[in-house]
Amino acid sequence: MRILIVEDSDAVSKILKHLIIQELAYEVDVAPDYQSAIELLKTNKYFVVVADLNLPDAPNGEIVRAVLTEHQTPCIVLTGNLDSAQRKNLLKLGIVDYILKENRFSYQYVVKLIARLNRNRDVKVLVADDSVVSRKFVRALLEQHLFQVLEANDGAEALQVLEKEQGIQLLITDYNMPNIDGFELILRVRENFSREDLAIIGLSNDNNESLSARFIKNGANDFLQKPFVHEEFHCRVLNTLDSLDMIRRLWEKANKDYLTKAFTRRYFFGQYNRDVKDAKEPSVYSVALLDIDFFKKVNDTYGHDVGDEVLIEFAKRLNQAFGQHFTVARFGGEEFVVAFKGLDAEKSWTLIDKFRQQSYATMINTEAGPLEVSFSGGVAAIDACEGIDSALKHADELLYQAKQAGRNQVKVT
Ligand SMILES: Nc1nc2c(ncn2[C@@H]2O[C@H](COP(=O)(O)OP(=O)(O)OP(=O)(O)O)[C@@H](O)[C@H]2O)c(=O)[nH]1
Repeated sequence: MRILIVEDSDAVSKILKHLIIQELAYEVDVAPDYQSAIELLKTNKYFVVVADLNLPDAPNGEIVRAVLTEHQTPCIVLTGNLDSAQRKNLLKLGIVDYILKENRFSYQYVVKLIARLNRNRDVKVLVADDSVVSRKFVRALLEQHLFQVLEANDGAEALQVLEKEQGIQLLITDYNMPNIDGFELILRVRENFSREDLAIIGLSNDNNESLSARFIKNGANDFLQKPFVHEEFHCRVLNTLDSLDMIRRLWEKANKDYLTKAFTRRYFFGQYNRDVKDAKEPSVYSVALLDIDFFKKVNDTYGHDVGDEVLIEFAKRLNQAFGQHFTVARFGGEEFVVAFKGLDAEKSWTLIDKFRQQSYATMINTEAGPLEVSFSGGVAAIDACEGIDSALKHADELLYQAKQAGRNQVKVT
């Protein structure tokens, strides 16, 4: 990823270059004037250009027009000062944002913005509004920040898009829409998408002053009164997505094991209870308890770091084999569990034993060289009357039997 800084002040370009390299590890070119910037733009493809408005050979922001219209590259403007006409002009041209060179936080903001732009390229945003003009306006603002934008003409279409399109992170919805209005849409969306799945921003040009509170009480994260200015729109969207990222990070911390990224024991039991609650009728369910063989010897012989490498690779293999359809969790130490929702014990055993053979046949590459690693396991069905605890106890007994019988095998009843 390459960034171009167009800035005649040596001190400013040095600070920015240093921050971008240190925090983002991107490549950075610096041009001290318009002419050298144009030469660099002809030969390189830049992710973003950070440009000073006032350059020795182009004092009226000519660089911004060149970057945006001739090179179709996102442009962040850095400036000492900005009057209201200039501000309007720049926003009309479609810059990402303008930043006043006020203090060190200004430069940190530029770096944060560049990082956010990079992440935005993977973020899908759905805009639900029955007004084409308003929808296109919001789309244009979002595209300036490199989001992937989807549109829906009303609430019903928005629900269809959300069902069909995976991974939408933000819904921006108008209030007044035919059939399903903004409130109704949010209520329906929240039945299936929690706050860690999807953020919602409400929009309205209705003057009812209680609207923003009602939007938020219904499940929106934020609200914007139309007409809004570009800066407010971008700040609200960025803040909302930052909060979503934070909620997701907290969720990961609470539910994923820090070392192997497998689910935690706590998530495992929570997920099981959700599955049981959601099931329309008692369903087939089984669990496999797996334990790496002679793992203490790996630690004792090669050290704890190599032991960690083995755990990470083992969890990765389990996730690749079963993670998409079933729950894989680390129960502690070198013990893992797979919850086979919808499979009886025999079927689960077949899958796990095939995995055992394949995994044993493929050495685990570590710092100490390739290691042959086996595991033992026990598979038990969850009886609707006796529940998960009793199934895990049973699987543990079978695992013990597998260890006693020589390891590198899986037992089932
Ligand atoms: N590297 C590493 N080791 C861990 C971690 N958690 C637990 N252990 C080690 O895992 C080892 C488990 O050893 P044991 O319970 O004796 O089991 P084992 O050596 O695999 O023997 P069997 O299960 O009987 O085949 C201990 O040495 C723990 O210190 C971890 O996060 N990283």
